[in-house]
Amino acid sequence: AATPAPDMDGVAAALDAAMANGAPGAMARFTGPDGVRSRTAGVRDRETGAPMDIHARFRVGSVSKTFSTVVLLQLVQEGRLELDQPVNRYLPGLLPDDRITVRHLLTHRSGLSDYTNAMFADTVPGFEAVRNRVFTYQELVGLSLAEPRTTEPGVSYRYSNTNFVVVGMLIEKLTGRPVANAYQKRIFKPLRLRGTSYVHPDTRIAGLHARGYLHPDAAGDPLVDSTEQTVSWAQSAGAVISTPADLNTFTSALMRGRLLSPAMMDAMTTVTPTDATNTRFYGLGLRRYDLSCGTQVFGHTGTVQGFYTYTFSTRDGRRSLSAVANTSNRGVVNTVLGGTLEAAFCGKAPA
Ligand SMILES: CC1(C)S[C@@H]2[C@H](NC(=O)CCCC[C@H](NC(=O)C[NH3+])C(=O)[O-])C(=O)N2[C@H]1C(=O)[O-]
Repeated sequence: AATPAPDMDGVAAALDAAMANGAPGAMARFTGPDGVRSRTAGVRDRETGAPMDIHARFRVGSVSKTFSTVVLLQLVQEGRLELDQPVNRYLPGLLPDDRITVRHLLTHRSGLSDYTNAMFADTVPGFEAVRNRVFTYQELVGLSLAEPRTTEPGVSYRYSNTNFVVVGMLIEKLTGRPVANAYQKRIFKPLRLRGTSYVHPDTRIAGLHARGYLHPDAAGDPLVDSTEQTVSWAQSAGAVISTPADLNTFTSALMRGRLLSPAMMDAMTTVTPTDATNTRFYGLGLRRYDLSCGTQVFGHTGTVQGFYTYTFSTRDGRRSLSAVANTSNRGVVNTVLGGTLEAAFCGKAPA
Protein backbone atom coordinates (compact mmCIF):
# COMPACT_ATOMS: atom_id res chain seq x y z
CA ALA A 1 0.00 0.00 0.00
CA ALA A 2 1.15 3.54 -0.73
CA THR A 3 2.74 5.36 2.18
CA PRO A 4 0.13 7.82 3.53
CA ALA A 5 1.23 11.46 3.78
CA PRO A 6 1.30 12.67 7.37
CA ASP A 7 -1.88 14.41 8.51
CA MET A 8 -0.18 17.49 9.94
CA ASP A 9 -3.54 19.07 10.73
CA GLY A 10 -4.17 16.04 12.93
CA VAL A 11 -0.73 16.43 14.49
CA ALA A 12 -1.47 20.11 15.19
CA ALA A 13 -4.82 19.17 16.72
CA ALA A 14 -3.09 16.75 19.09
CA LEU A 15 -0.66 19.49 20.14
CA ASP A 16 -3.58 21.87 20.71
CA ALA A 17 -5.27 19.17 22.82
CA ALA A 18 -2.10 18.85 24.87
CA MET A 19 -2.24 22.57 25.54
CA ALA A 20 -5.97 22.52 26.24
CA ASN A 21 -5.20 19.96 28.96
CA GLY A 22 -2.44 21.90 30.65
CA ALA A 23 0.75 21.86 28.60
CA PRO A 24 2.32 25.34 28.26
CA GLY A 25 3.62 24.23 24.88
CA ALA A 26 4.11 21.29 22.54
CA MET A 27 5.88 20.44 19.31
CA ALA A 28 6.18 17.65 16.74
CA ARG A 29 8.53 16.95 13.87
CA PHE A 30 7.87 14.38 11.13
CA THR A 31 10.66 13.24 8.82
CA GLY A 32 9.61 11.24 5.77
CA PRO A 33 10.09 10.55 2.05
CA ASP A 34 8.62 13.96 1.20
CA GLY A 35 10.85 15.81 3.67
CA VAL A 36 10.33 17.33 7.10
CA ARG A 37 7.06 18.64 8.52
CA SER A 38 6.99 20.46 11.89
CA ARG A 39 4.30 21.93 14.09
CA THR A 40 4.62 23.88 17.32
CA ALA A 41 2.11 25.22 19.84
CA GLY A 42 2.24 27.48 22.89
CA VAL A 43 5.40 28.56 24.70
CA ARG A 44 8.75 27.10 25.65
CA ASP A 45 9.08 29.62 28.48
CA ARG A 46 6.08 30.82 30.54
CA GLU A 47 8.04 33.76 32.03
CA THR A 48 9.22 35.34 28.80
CA GLY A 49 6.40 34.02 26.62
CA ALA A 50 8.97 32.79 24.12
CA PRO A 51 7.12 30.57 21.65
CA MET A 52 7.80 26.84 21.42
CA ASP A 53 10.65 26.29 18.95
CA ILE A 54 11.10 23.05 16.98
CA HIS A 55 14.88 23.43 17.40
CA ALA A 56 14.63 23.63 21.20
CA ARG A 57 16.39 21.05 23.35
CA PHE A 58 14.53 19.19 26.09
CA ARG A 59 14.88 16.25 28.48
CA VAL A 60 13.92 13.01 26.75
CA GLY A 61 13.41 10.89 29.89
CA SER A 62 13.22 7.19 29.16
CA VAL A 63 14.00 7.60 25.49
CA SER A 64 17.49 7.49 27.08
CA LYS A 65 16.90 3.76 27.61
CA THR A 66 17.10 3.17 23.87
CA PHE A 67 20.42 5.06 23.68
CA SER A 68 21.76 2.91 26.55
CA THR A 69 20.48 -0.24 24.84
CA VAL A 70 22.26 0.60 21.57
CA VAL A 71 25.57 1.00 23.42
CA LEU A 72 25.11 -2.26 25.33
CA LEU A 73 24.11 -4.22 22.21
CA GLN A 74 27.19 -2.86 20.41
CA LEU A 75 29.24 -4.28 23.29
CA VAL A 76 27.42 -7.61 22.84
CA GLN A 77 28.31 -7.51 19.13
CA GLU A 78 31.93 -6.88 20.12
CA GLY A 79 31.87 -9.97 22.32
CA ARG A 80 32.27 -8.05 25.57
CA LEU A 81 29.20 -9.63 27.19
CA GLU A 82 26.36 -12.02 26.32
CA LEU A 83 22.64 -11.32 26.53
CA ASP A 84 21.76 -14.59 28.25
CA GLN A 85 24.50 -14.52 30.83
CA PRO A 86 23.85 -13.49 34.45
CA VAL A 87 24.41 -9.81 35.22
CA ASN A 88 26.49 -10.98 38.18
CA ARG A 89 29.04 -12.50 35.80
CA TYR A 90 30.01 -8.95 34.79
CA LEU A 91 29.13 -7.15 38.03
CA PRO A 92 30.00 -9.78 40.66
CA GLY A 93 27.77 -9.68 43.71
CA LEU A 94 25.63 -6.80 42.50
CA LEU A 95 22.29 -8.60 42.36
CA PRO A 96 20.93 -11.09 44.87
CA ASP A 97 19.89 -13.52 42.14
CA ASP A 98 22.28 -15.08 39.61
CA ARG A 99 19.30 -15.97 37.44
CA ILE A 100 18.83 -12.33 36.39
CA THR A 101 20.39 -12.03 32.92
CA VAL A 102 21.39 -9.07 30.77
CA ARG A 103 18.39 -9.77 28.53
CA HIS A 104 16.06 -9.59 31.54
CA LEU A 105 17.26 -6.02 32.13
CA LEU A 106 16.60 -4.92 28.54
CA THR A 107 13.13 -6.50 28.47
CA HIS A 108 12.00 -5.31 31.94
CA ARG A 109 11.68 -8.94 33.07
CA SER A 110 14.31 -8.90 35.87
CA GLY A 111 11.87 -8.45 38.76
CA LEU A 112 13.99 -5.61 40.15
CA SER A 113 11.61 -3.11 41.74
CA ASP A 114 11.43 0.47 40.46
CA TYR A 115 12.67 2.72 43.29
CA THR A 116 11.12 5.80 41.60
CA ASN A 117 7.64 4.71 42.63
CA ALA A 118 8.47 5.47 46.27
CA MET A 119 10.81 8.35 45.35
CA PHE A 120 8.08 10.23 43.49
CA ALA A 121 4.98 9.08 45.40
CA ASP A 122 4.53 12.74 46.38
CA THR A 123 5.33 14.40 43.08
CA VAL A 124 6.67 17.84 43.98
CA PRO A 125 8.29 17.06 47.37
CA GLY A 126 9.83 13.95 45.80
CA PHE A 127 11.20 15.96 42.91
CA GLU A 128 12.48 18.82 45.09
CA ALA A 129 14.24 16.26 47.34
CA VAL A 130 16.31 14.86 44.47
CA ARG A 131 16.49 17.59 41.80
CA ASN A 132 19.96 18.69 42.93
CA ARG A 133 21.15 15.38 44.33
CA VAL A 134 23.87 13.27 42.81
CA PHE A 135 23.40 9.52 43.26
CA THR A 136 25.84 6.75 42.51
CA TYR A 137 24.53 3.85 40.47
CA GLN A 138 25.12 1.68 43.53
CA GLU A 139 22.88 3.91 45.67
CA LEU A 140 20.06 3.65 43.14
CA VAL A 141 20.37 -0.13 42.92
CA GLY A 142 20.43 -0.20 46.73
CA LEU A 143 17.10 1.63 46.82
CA SER A 144 15.63 -1.03 44.55
CA LEU A 145 17.08 -3.98 46.45
CA ALA A 146 15.57 -2.62 49.68
CA GLU A 147 12.16 -3.37 48.14
CA PRO A 148 10.72 -6.81 47.31
CA ARG A 149 11.26 -8.17 43.84
CA THR A 150 8.23 -7.89 41.57
CA THR A 151 8.58 -11.18 39.71
CA GLU A 152 10.82 -14.22 39.34
CA PRO A 153 13.44 -13.49 36.67
CA GLY A 154 12.10 -13.80 33.13
CA VAL A 155 8.54 -14.61 34.13
CA SER A 156 6.75 -11.37 33.27
CA TYR A 157 7.15 -7.80 32.03
CA ARG A 158 7.29 -5.20 34.80
CA TYR A 159 8.75 -1.83 33.73
CA SER A 160 11.52 -0.68 36.06
CA ASN A 161 14.05 2.15 35.80
CA THR A 162 16.39 0.02 37.89
CA ASN A 163 17.00 -2.25 34.89
CA PHE A 164 18.58 0.58 32.91
CA VAL A 165 20.57 1.87 35.84
CA VAL A 166 22.20 -1.58 35.88
CA VAL A 167 22.66 -1.28 32.08
CA GLY A 168 24.61 1.93 32.76
CA MET A 169 26.74 0.10 35.34
CA LEU A 170 27.47 -2.63 32.78
CA ILE A 171 28.51 -0.07 30.16
CA GLU A 172 30.85 1.71 32.58
CA LYS A 173 32.35 -1.56 33.87
CA LEU A 174 32.97 -2.95 30.38
CA THR A 175 34.25 0.26 28.77
CA GLY A 176 36.07 1.62 31.82
CA ARG A 177 34.61 5.03 31.00
CA PRO A 178 31.52 7.04 32.03
CA VAL A 179 28.43 6.34 29.92
CA ALA A 180 28.67 9.88 28.51
CA ASN A 181 31.78 8.83 26.59
CA ALA A 182 30.04 5.82 25.10
CA TYR A 183 26.98 7.82 24.03
CA GLN A 184 29.20 10.46 22.44
CA LYS A 185 31.57 8.07 20.66
CA ARG A 186 29.08 5.45 19.55
CA ILE A 187 25.94 7.47 18.80
CA PHE A 188 26.03 11.27 19.13
CA LYS A 189 29.18 11.79 17.06
CA PRO A 190 28.63 9.22 14.29
CA LEU A 191 25.06 10.44 13.73
CA ARG A 192 26.05 14.11 14.17
CA LEU A 193 23.42 14.63 16.87
CA ARG A 194 24.66 18.13 17.69
CA GLY A 195 21.62 18.98 19.79
CA THR A 196 21.98 15.85 21.92
CA SER A 197 23.98 15.58 25.10
CA TYR A 198 24.47 13.70 28.35
CA VAL A 199 25.72 16.19 30.94
CA HIS A 200 24.93 14.42 34.23
CA PRO A 201 25.27 15.73 36.92
CA ASP A 202 25.06 19.25 35.42
CA THR A 203 21.55 20.63 35.96
CA ARG A 204 21.37 22.94 32.95
CA ILE A 205 20.05 22.47 29.44
CA ALA A 206 22.56 24.33 27.28
CA GLY A 207 21.59 26.38 24.26
CA LEU A 208 18.10 27.02 22.93
CA HIS A 209 15.80 24.89 25.05
CA ALA A 210 12.26 24.49 26.32
CA ARG A 211 11.61 25.00 30.01
CA GLY A 212 9.70 22.12 31.63
CA TYR A 213 6.76 22.55 33.97
CA LEU A 214 5.70 19.91 36.50
CA HIS A 215 2.04 19.71 37.46
CA PRO A 216 1.61 19.42 41.24
CA ASP A 217 -0.60 16.67 42.65
CA ALA A 218 -3.00 19.16 44.28
CA ALA A 219 -5.36 20.79 41.80
CA GLY A 220 -5.00 24.54 41.83
CA ASP A 221 -1.38 24.52 43.02
CA PRO A 222 0.98 26.39 40.67
CA LEU A 223 3.09 24.67 38.05
CA VAL A 224 6.66 24.00 39.16
CA ASP A 225 9.48 25.01 36.81
CA SER A 226 11.42 21.73 36.77
CA THR A 227 13.85 22.60 33.99
CA GLU A 228 17.06 22.50 36.02
CA GLN A 229 17.78 19.15 37.64
CA THR A 230 20.62 16.62 37.71
CA VAL A 231 18.32 13.72 36.65
CA SER A 232 20.76 11.72 38.77
CA TRP A 233 17.83 9.62 39.95
CA ALA A 234 17.73 8.17 36.42
CA GLN A 235 21.10 8.72 34.63
CA SER A 236 21.41 5.97 31.95
CA ALA A 237 17.66 5.35 32.42
CA GLY A 238 16.60 8.92 31.69
CA ALA A 239 19.09 11.78 31.58
CA VAL A 240 19.69 12.38 27.84
CA ILE A 241 18.90 15.83 26.39
CA SER A 242 17.98 16.09 22.71
CA THR A 243 15.88 17.79 20.01
CA PRO A 244 13.04 16.55 17.81
CA ALA A 245 15.31 16.51 14.75
CA ASP A 246 18.06 14.56 16.51
CA LEU A 247 15.62 11.98 17.87
CA ASN A 248 14.19 11.44 14.38
CA THR A 249 17.72 11.01 13.07
CA PHE A 250 18.47 8.53 15.87
CA THR A 251 15.39 6.32 15.47
CA SER A 252 15.65 6.37 11.67
CA ALA A 253 19.35 5.47 11.72
CA LEU A 254 18.67 2.73 14.25
CA MET A 255 15.93 1.20 12.10
CA ARG A 256 18.08 1.50 8.95
CA GLY A 257 20.80 -0.60 10.63
CA ARG A 258 23.38 2.16 10.97
CA LEU A 259 24.05 1.37 14.65
CA LEU A 260 23.53 -2.39 15.03
CA SER A 261 23.80 -5.51 12.83
CA PRO A 262 20.70 -6.99 11.17
CA ALA A 263 20.80 -9.90 13.61
CA MET A 264 20.96 -7.54 16.58
CA MET A 265 18.13 -5.43 15.15
CA ASP A 266 16.06 -8.61 14.88
CA ALA A 267 16.78 -9.28 18.57
CA MET A 268 16.00 -5.69 19.54
CA THR A 269 12.67 -5.67 17.70
CA THR A 270 11.54 -9.07 18.99
CA VAL A 271 8.78 -7.99 21.33
CA THR A 272 6.31 -9.16 23.94
CA PRO A 273 3.04 -7.42 24.86
CA THR A 274 3.14 -4.85 27.66
CA ASP A 275 -0.63 -4.65 28.12
CA ALA A 276 -3.90 -6.35 27.23
CA THR A 277 -4.60 -4.12 24.23
CA ASN A 278 -2.14 -6.14 22.15
CA THR A 279 -1.05 -2.91 20.45
CA ARG A 280 1.79 -2.01 22.83
CA PHE A 281 4.93 -4.13 22.97
CA TYR A 282 8.48 -4.02 24.34
CA GLY A 283 11.62 -5.52 22.82
CA LEU A 284 15.15 -4.77 23.97
CA GLY A 285 15.01 -1.20 25.33
CA LEU A 286 12.54 -0.43 22.55
CA ARG A 287 8.79 -0.05 22.33
CA ARG A 288 6.61 -1.17 19.40
CA TYR A 289 3.25 0.44 18.86
CA ASP A 290 0.83 -1.15 16.37
CA LEU A 291 -1.28 1.66 14.89
CA SER A 292 -4.87 1.47 13.65
CA CYS A 293 -3.75 1.51 9.98
CA GLY A 294 -1.59 -1.58 10.52
CA THR A 295 1.68 0.31 10.62
CA GLN A 296 4.11 -0.81 13.32
CA VAL A 297 6.35 1.90 14.78
CA PHE A 298 9.40 1.42 16.96
CA GLY A 299 10.90 3.82 19.50
CA HIS A 300 10.36 4.93 23.05
CA THR A 301 8.38 7.28 25.24
CA GLY A 302 9.63 9.53 28.00
CA THR A 303 8.25 11.07 31.15
CA VAL A 304 10.62 13.26 33.15
CA GLN A 305 9.67 16.19 35.35
CA GLY A 306 8.44 18.83 32.94
CA PHE A 307 8.58 16.86 29.68
CA TYR A 308 6.55 14.17 27.85
CA THR A 309 8.12 12.64 24.75
CA TYR A 310 7.15 10.20 21.99
CA THR A 311 9.78 9.28 19.42
CA PHE A 312 9.05 6.51 16.91
CA SER A 313 10.07 5.37 13.44
CA THR A 314 8.76 2.82 10.93
CA ARG A 315 10.78 -0.41 10.72
CA ASP A 316 12.39 0.73 7.46
CA GLY A 317 13.42 4.02 9.07
CA ARG A 318 11.82 6.02 6.23
CA ARG A 319 9.30 7.79 8.46
CA SER A 320 9.97 9.18 11.95
CA LEU A 321 8.05 11.33 14.38
CA SER A 322 9.04 13.04 17.60
CA ALA A 323 6.42 14.79 19.72
CA VAL A 324 7.05 16.70 22.96
CA ALA A 325 4.98 18.58 25.53
CA ASN A 326 6.77 20.67 28.16
CA THR A 327 4.81 19.41 31.11
CA SER A 328 4.33 16.18 33.08
CA ASN A 329 2.37 14.62 35.93
CA ARG A 330 -0.73 15.27 33.82
CA GLY A 331 -1.62 11.90 32.25
CA VAL A 332 -4.25 13.27 29.89
CA VAL A 333 -1.60 15.45 28.22
CA ASN A 334 0.54 12.37 27.66
CA THR A 335 -2.42 10.52 26.21
CA VAL A 336 -3.53 13.22 23.76
CA LEU A 337 0.08 13.89 22.74
CA GLY A 338 0.18 10.24 21.66
CA GLY A 339 -2.46 11.12 19.05
CA THR A 340 0.35 12.59 16.95
CA LEU A 341 1.44 9.04 16.08
CA GLU A 342 -1.81 8.02 14.36
CA ALA A 343 -2.00 11.34 12.51
CA ALA A 344 1.62 11.24 11.38
CA PHE A 345 1.91 7.57 10.40
CA CYS A 346 -1.66 6.71 9.32
CA GLY A 347 -2.48 10.03 7.65
CA LYS A 348 -5.92 11.51 7.23
CA ALA A 349 -8.78 9.13 7.97
CA PRO A 350 -10.52 8.14 4.71
CA ALA A 351 -13.43 10.51 3.98
C1 LIG B 1 7.03 4.23 31.96
C2 LIG B 1 7.13 5.74 32.12
C3 LIG B 1 5.77 6.42 31.99
S1 LIG B 1 7.86 6.11 33.73
C4 LIG B 1 9.49 5.91 33.18
C5 LIG B 1 10.47 7.05 33.32
N1 LIG B 1 10.09 8.16 34.13
C6 LIG B 1 10.08 8.07 35.48
O1 LIG B 1 10.31 7.05 36.07
C7 LIG B 1 9.66 9.34 36.22
C8 LIG B 1 8.40 9.05 36.98
C9 LIG B 1 7.94 10.26 37.77
C10 LIG B 1 7.67 11.42 36.88
C11 LIG B 1 6.68 12.40 37.50
N2 LIG B 1 5.51 11.75 38.07
C12 LIG B 1 5.29 11.72 39.39
O2 LIG B 1 6.04 12.20 40.20
C13 LIG B 1 4.02 11.04 39.82
N3 LIG B 1 3.88 11.03 41.27
C14 LIG B 1 6.23 13.29 36.37
O3 LIG B 1 5.15 13.04 35.80
O4 LIG B 1 6.99 14.21 36.04
C15 LIG B 1 10.26 7.30 31.87
O5 LIG B 1 10.52 8.21 31.18
N4 LIG B 1 9.45 6.19 31.73
C16 LIG B 1 8.14 6.37 31.15
C17 LIG B 1 8.09 5.75 29.74
O6 LIG B 1 8.91 4.85 29.48
O7 LIG B 1 7.22 6.18 29.00
